[in-house]
Amino acid sequence: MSVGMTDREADLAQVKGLIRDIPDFPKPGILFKDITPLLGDATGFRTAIELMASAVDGPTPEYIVGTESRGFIFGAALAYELGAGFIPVRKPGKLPADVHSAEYELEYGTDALEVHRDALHQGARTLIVDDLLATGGTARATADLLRRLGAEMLGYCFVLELTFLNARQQMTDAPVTALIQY
Ligand SMILES: O=P(O)(O)OC[C@H]1O[C@H](OP(=O)(O)OP(=O)(O)O)[C@H](O)[C@@H]1O
Ligand SMILES: Nc1ncnc2[nH]cnc12
Repeated sequence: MSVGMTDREADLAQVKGLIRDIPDFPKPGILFKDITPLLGDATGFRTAIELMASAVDGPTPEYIVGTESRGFIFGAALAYELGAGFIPVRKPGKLPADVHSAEYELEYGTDALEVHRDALHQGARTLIVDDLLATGGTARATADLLRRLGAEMLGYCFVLELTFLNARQQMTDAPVTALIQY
């Protein structure tokens, strides 16, 4: 640990050090934040989940809601850590029972996300989890689905946030937490 660093700062530095930049992926001009080194590091991955768990204050979520596919990885581990259930929000055509769908903006055109209509009970306490907050389109579509299910939204929790895209300004419905900001 560097001199003067708290345990929490050292943990955050460890997680940050396991996220690598891949320039021009998936297309020119995008700096891709690759979390696979973090996932592959047993200590680093555990640290990331513990940091996310310690960022959850107030009422305990009954459900963690994770978006396909990287949101499944962090969301399911956090649900296990917190003793919560896990609800998958999936790309179209993947969920077998009746669904609600929400469209969201991509850089070119639109995509959609789906959740089972019977995924939770009215007023269930939910926390949306994903690896990364970029434009916020994915998170806003997920929140839209939760509203249609009648869930209570406790907040959003991300490993990292690309602050220059200003997604937070459009996410005023619940608190936004990100471990690391770029
Ligand atoms: O804030 P946004 O601009 O919506 O971007 C963030 C989303 O983009 C990535 O998922 P992606 O759609 O690439 O799918 P993947 O998890 O399957 O790689 C990431 O895991 C978030 O879900
Ligand atoms: N720059 C980026 N790196 C990794 N995942 C992303 N999803 C959206 N933008 C991303």
